[in-house]
Amino acid sequence: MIAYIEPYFLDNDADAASVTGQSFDGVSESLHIQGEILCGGAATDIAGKDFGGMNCVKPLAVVRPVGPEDIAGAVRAALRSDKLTVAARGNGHSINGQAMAERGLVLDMRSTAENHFEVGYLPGGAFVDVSGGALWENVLKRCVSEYGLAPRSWTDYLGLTVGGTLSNAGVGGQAFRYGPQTSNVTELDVVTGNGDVVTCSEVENSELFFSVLGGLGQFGIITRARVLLQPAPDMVRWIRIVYTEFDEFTRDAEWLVSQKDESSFDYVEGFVFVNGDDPVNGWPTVPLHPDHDFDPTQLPQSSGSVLYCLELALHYRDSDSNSTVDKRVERLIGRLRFVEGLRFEVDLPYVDFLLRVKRAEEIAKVNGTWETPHPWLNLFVSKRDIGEFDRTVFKELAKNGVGGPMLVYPLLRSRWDDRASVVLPEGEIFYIVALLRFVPTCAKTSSFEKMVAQNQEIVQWCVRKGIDFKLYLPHYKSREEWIRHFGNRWSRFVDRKTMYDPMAILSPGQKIFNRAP
Ligand SMILES: Cc1cc2nc3c(=O)[nH]c(=O)nc-3n(C[C@H](O)[C@H](O)[C@H](O)COP(=O)(O)OP(=O)(O)OC[C@H]3O[C@@H](n4cnc5c(N)ncnc54)[C@H](O)[C@@H]3O)c2cc1C
Repeated sequence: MIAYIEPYFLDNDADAASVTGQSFDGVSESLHIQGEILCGGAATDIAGKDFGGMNCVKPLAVVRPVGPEDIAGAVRAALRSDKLTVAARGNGHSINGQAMAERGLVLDMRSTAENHFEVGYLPGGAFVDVSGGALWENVLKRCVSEYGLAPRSWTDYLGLTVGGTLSNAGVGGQAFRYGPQTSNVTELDVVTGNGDVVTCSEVENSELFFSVLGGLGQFGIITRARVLLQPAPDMVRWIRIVYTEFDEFTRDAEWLVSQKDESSFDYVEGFVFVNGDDPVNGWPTVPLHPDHDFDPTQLPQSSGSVLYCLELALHYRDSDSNSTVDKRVERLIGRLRFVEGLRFEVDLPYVDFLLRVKRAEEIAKVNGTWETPHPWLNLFVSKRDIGEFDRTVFKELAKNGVGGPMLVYPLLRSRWDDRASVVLPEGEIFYIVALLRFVPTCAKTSSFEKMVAQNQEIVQWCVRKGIDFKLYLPHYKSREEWIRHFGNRWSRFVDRKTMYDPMAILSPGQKIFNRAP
């Protein structure tokens, strides 16, 4: 393939537009790759941009693999060349080009989405084997409709692939109880950077298993994941309660996530919003139903520029009576110190609750902001420093909003497996913070640049002040920054790279290692 595509593409680079859409079927056959290979404009259309919309690259080719053998074939072809890289691309929902490969091969993992779907039962409980390229949304729908079962830990938005979120962590409102998605898989099939196809788990090839989980695509390409399941509830009571004081918000949130399993809500998240009627970040964004109004006269005079909201959910069955559900909710909520009168709730089917962000996606697609850049910033901040973070970032830098949701909620370190590659702040409790910025379609370039600059300012402030933080979905350009990010885990990360991808072929878009010549 390299002998054929690389010289062709490089020689014709200036005329790349003229090969737009050309499919290299003959090449696939000569290389025994069964899947389709696309070059030129067709490859750039698929893999030249991501959801972040801030990076543009030209891949050499996009391969649509049929299965692990095609993936291993692409990796081995790259190994035979002296500069080629390979990026698995899930659904391309990264922000900073992490799934891109400038002049490299991009594997469009969505073509493998249907390769696995098998539910099984072990003494530890039910599981489903799914493809690395499957969308979580489809995993949810099939598990619930065909088996009445569901994975335990979710991201907020499900238009993401299994391999994409497992390469990071996969964090949502269930993670306080079950850990991130990486803590909810028991076995993987992986194609390493050596071109080997390996099955791994906690007991079989365990170093590879834990390397790949949260491994930023650096050690192998996940083709199959075994995901733990639980019985799916029928319904969810979805609740939002409002706070004016950050310390009361964090005290209640930490209390809720520290309760024993089954004695708390099934989902706990939180967000910050602007104390005003801004349609993007303010009061109107809090109620859960169009008939509910946010009544600002309920707020005390002392409330500041931003407010906080705990978002909670309780699972139940159709057979549970209303009064049983009410009692379970009141037992927990009665202990919380939110602003009286600022409580919103709706009941909805479990699947609709998990697909709630899809509605936001549809709206953003209609108003055009799904396509504009998304300079998002995601961090983990230690409990020790979250108060200072609130005072400087939420109350000052972001007090007028960030153009989209601002999430902040606590997680428990003990629910994460230290052997996985992801790095966390110190201490049992830490917070995930997400500034999910959307750029309006009519905005000037300067407003987008200001958002990027503000993200940098926040990260630099964290470093300067010695805030105990880690970027989630990290994005750094220099080796020094990566070394600082991994801290005392850097040498483990490097050792794993040496073992599983010594030529640094995989996921070049993370910009951690340079391709070895
Ligand atoms: C609207 C939206 C909402 C989000 N909500 C959440 C959330 O609630 N919680 C959360 O944790 N994250 C969330 N994310 C972030 C998301 O989890 C990551 O961006 C994730 O990487 C996206 O998955 P993807 O399939 O698009 O991966 P891509 O962006 O395609 O890839 C991400 C990285 O993983 C690698 N990769 C992809 N597939 C594989 C594979 N099969 N094997 C090995 N490596 C692979 C890529 O090379 C790349 O380095 C959200 C993102 C968006 C856009």
